[in-house]
Amino acid sequence: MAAAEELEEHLQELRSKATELFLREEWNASIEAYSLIITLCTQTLSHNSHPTQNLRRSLCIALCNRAEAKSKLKNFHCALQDCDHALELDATHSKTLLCKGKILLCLNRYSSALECFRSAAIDGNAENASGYLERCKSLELLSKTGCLDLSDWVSNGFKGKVPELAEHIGAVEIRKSEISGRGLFATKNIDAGALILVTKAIAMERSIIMGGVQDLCEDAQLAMWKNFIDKVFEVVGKCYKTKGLITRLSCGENEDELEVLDVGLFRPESVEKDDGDAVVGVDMVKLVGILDVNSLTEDAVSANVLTRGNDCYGVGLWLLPSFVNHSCVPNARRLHVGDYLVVHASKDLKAGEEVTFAYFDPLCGLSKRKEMSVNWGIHCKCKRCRFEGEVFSKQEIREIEIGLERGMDVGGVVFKLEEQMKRMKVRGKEKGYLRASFWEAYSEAYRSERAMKRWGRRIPTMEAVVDSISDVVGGDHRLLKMMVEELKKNGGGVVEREKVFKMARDVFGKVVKKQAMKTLLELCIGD
Ligand SMILES: C[S@@+](CC[C@H](N)C(=O)[O-])C[C@H]1O[C@@H](n2cnc3c(N)ncnc32)[C@H](O)[C@@H]1O
Repeated sequence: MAAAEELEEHLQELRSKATELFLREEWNASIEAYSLIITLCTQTLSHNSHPTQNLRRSLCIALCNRAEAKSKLKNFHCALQDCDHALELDATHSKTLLCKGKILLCLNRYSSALECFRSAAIDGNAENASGYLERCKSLELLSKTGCLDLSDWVSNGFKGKVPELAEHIGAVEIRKSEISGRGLFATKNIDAGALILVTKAIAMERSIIMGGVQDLCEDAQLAMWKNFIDKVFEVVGKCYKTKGLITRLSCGENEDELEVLDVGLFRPESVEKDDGDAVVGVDMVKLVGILDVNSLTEDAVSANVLTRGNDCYGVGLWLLPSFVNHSCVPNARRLHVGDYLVVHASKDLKAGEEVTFAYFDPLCGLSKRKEMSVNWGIHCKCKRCRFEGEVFSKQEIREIEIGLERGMDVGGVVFKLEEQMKRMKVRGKEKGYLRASFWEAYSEAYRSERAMKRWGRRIPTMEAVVDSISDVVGGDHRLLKMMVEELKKNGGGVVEREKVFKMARDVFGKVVKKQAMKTLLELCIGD
């Protein structure tokens, strides 16, 4: 048999084997099989002893198929290298163009994906490419504008698949922060409710729980944390860009020496140079330290989770949100939609202002907040903590706090505090700080008929208190809940309803239209 025929026969055998493994979804084995074809073709081509046309074609197809198998294992960067190699051999190979487009889409690199789908459509794969083209165009637009509309999904009670979101970076940059290390800053004025970031998790791990996170036993929590770390480690090993970005996150120490990164690095389209082996140089201890400081949980007080009610508890890592520092007068909140984190302004932000989250509950007093900040390893020095540091050292305020702890009538607590604030000439935002710190007493008083009968005329209205608290802590689901309850109980006019919608936008962000916001309120706020 002639050498060329022998080679073709051997290649045919290898192809059949590789195809069979691919169809059986044995990705690793199929990658090995395609690698044999690739090696054989490459070696033969280098000897130049056979007609090259067919061999180049076989090589191109094998590279394309290996890219698909690698992408099934989410090994996107290696898969892209195979696609590029295949396209060097045949720039119009429509199957490779389609495969590359799909990989780029998974990496949220919309404009590069669009180019591939456009070329694939021209080069004979119009039918397959057109669906992707449309999807990619709308995601690219979403990514540029950040105009999310989850109305249909919310109105259907979160039934069906979580809507596809696109990465979006609003008007923000990373700068040195007076709070600590680096922070995220608005580069333009941002209205309350406007989206700041929409970011996909680097990795997420979820557990189903019956009640709250407290029902998740320690072993289950540990197992979840371990799985999460493994997932992050796997991603880091596969993607040099992610590795580069994760290792530049804070591990909570010497933050002022950390490098200020260009926000552009976090755009999916930005590509960092491959250093050959992503996993080399990743210190597991450092990685765990970084995850400890930057991971976010879905059950946090300033996080809303859309989907499935509250039977899931998730932990995840999102890159840019990791630059948001804590403040007890936060101006941003987060919303979890599937693996995406949507960060929005919960107050109007001025250009140059730092974007901040409440890492822990801002509606409680200074000592409780101090306790919680220790768990986070931070010592908060925000203007509210500084003001309350002075005020809570005063005997009169301490007495009111002790009274509340000892079960004093909540209406009386509110009355005393309001009187004391008058005497101490506490006004404006500072009044909001103290009211936020005593929110427990205010909310109980407004909910108690007995307290309202006794104290109602001597304490400020619920509306006035909600306004002054939201002025300092921004939109908050408990303030919203109270407003909704009030509206249900006493009815209300256009002004009251508009106020509820405004607060709902501050709490959830501008992610749904008005009608769907009503459903969202019922699903997430109503009991
Ligand atoms: C998610 S990172 C925030 C970004 C971080 N500042 C950086 O430079 O990468 C969380 C860490 O920031 C610091 N931090 C955040 N808020 C703080 C605050 N209010 N006071 C002191 N440190 C804070 C703490 O070191 C915390 O562990």
